Amino acid sequence: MYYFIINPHSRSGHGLEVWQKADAILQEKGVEYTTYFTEYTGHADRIAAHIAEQSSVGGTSCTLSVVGGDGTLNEVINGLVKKDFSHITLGYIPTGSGNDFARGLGLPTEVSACIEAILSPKACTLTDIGMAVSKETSRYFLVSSGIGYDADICRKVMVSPLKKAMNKLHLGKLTYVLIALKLLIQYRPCPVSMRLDRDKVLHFSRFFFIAGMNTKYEGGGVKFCPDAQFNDRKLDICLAGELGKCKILALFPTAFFGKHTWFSGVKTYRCDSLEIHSRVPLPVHCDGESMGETDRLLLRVSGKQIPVLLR
Ligand SMILES: Nc1ncnc2c1ncn2[C@@H]1O[C@H](COP(=O)(O)OP(=O)(O)OP(=O)(O)O)[C@@H](O)[C@H]1O
Repeated sequence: MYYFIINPHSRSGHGLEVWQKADAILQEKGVEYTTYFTEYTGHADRIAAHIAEQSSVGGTSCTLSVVGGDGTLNEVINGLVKKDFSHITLGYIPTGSGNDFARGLGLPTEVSACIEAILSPKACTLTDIGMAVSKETSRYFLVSSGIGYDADICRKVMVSPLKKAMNKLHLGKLTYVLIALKLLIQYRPCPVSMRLDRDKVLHFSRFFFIAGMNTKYEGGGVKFCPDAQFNDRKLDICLAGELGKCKILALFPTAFFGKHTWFSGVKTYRCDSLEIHSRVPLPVHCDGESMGETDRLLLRVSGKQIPVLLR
């Protein structure tokens, strides 16, 4: 059985356009499927939990495909983990402005290739599911979760009218860059301490951000962790601290190629868990979706994985 969860509003309406193409291909092929359209933030979470529960009756496996951006995918994974999802395989048609999950796994982006991967997959890969736990809440992620400057960028991009305008011009990724530059001027680095794998303790007096990554990319193609593997049951960490703003500006373009790690002040680690304590509450994101602010965050591998269809 094929299920589709569609966020028609992803990339400012691009999701609906892409779905209409996908729908036409599926009908032409005579495929039977059930569709659910998201109507509000958090709806994909509820729909995914409902599908997991409903489709588990009878014990047959099914394919749940997401038509949306990384944010929609994040909601879907958070819905699935609330139920037994062992019978579910994930298909994906990326229609967001960042699409870092598809980039990280090397998934197709062209709609007919995505449908091909869903209907006649040549391979399937298990993908790790990470977990972010703050004092107030917890959330799972597929791409990344982070605290500090990068989370502030996500938070501001989400509510920016610039995103809609840029998406219309097919320049959605530029929104992240422009907001990153604006925020850099205002950002006040602060002291944090962190504990890696309950063992190694590190202190930074001028901290910008930490990104805990399942895949190599976040922020629409920024290669924060060039060596991250999405199925190694580990979390790759990129940390920027003890850096001046001019240096951040200089290394920013190099991060698209994963060369920022050559700069002193940028550190990468691989771990099972990372606890972060900040002197002041800092913004947190999960797959680009804002998780509010916290002064204590735990990023860890959850031990859960989900199979994803490949072309
Ligand atoms: N019907 C809807 N109307 C408005 N917002 C919605 C609707 N359905 C889902 N959403 C919200 O849209 C947000 C953005 O979705 P998503 O991340 O998939 O696309 P995007 O922001 O265009 O892409 P990206 O995250 O790659 O930049 C999510 O926070 C989701 O909760």
